[in-house]
Amino acid sequence: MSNATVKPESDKDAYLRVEGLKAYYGDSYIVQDVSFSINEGEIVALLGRNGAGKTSTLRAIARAASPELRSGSIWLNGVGLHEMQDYEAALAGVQLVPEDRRIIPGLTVEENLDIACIAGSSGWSYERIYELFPRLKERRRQEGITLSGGEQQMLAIGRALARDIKLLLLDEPYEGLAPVVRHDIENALIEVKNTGITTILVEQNAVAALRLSDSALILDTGEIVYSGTAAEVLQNEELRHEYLAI
Ligand SMILES: Nc1ncnc2c1ncn2[C@@H]1O[C@H](COP(=O)(O)OP(=O)(O)OP(=O)(O)O)[C@@H](O)[C@H]1O
Repeated sequence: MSNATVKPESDKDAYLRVEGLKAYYGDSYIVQDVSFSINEGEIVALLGRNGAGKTSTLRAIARAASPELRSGSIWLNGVGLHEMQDYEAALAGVQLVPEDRRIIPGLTVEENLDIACIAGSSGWSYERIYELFPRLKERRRQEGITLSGGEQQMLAIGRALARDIKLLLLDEPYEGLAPVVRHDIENALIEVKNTGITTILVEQNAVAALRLSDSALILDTGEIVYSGTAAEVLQNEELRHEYLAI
């Protein structure tokens, strides 16, 4: 975790290179000329106050229809995501785990995983996902929406891993979780990182996110105001106070 990992936008060798992203909800200019680049296999914390534009930035990278990306480019290992739609970005390896987790009602844990594989995508086997999250294995015949919040988060991450994934976009995975459950998720994310998958982690619990991350980006009113190592943010009281209220 010691290398400086958020690179200047000009770094053509970066694994993910985001350049000049401008995204709108109608006339509202929300993602304001966002540029950054990150290395393969890193966890990057994307932080900022409520309403700073973190979710919108993740959604723009995942190529959600809203907010509308009006300019900028997104390169994942040399593949341009900016001209794709969400399903094409998913096929290219981008998986967004949204804040509300989107567990499908009426389906068991395993059927929720089946849904991820409908497109024939060859990601992690169920066995491997269950090794990462043994609690999902115990509950694989249980309806997904009856799981606890932490278990639902595990299922949402497991479902992303069941696809052929290169870039994991996590929106507030620790929300509402007790520390002990959060630790289970953190340990799983370290294992995921060790397989070479790149992760962008949006989290209100900035300290927890920074402890897990190699590097950090801070957004303020839709603009990147800081990029550097996670350790630097943890040590910089002024920065934490001004932008993260911690
Ligand atoms: N669908 C939408 N239509 C219009 N404005 C939106 C929409 N979604 C978000 N916004 C606005 O865009 C801005 C950024 O929101 P976003 O959810 O990206 O911020 P955030 O940093 O993720 O916030 P939080 O930490 O509260 O989740 C906010 O001002 C928000 O009100």
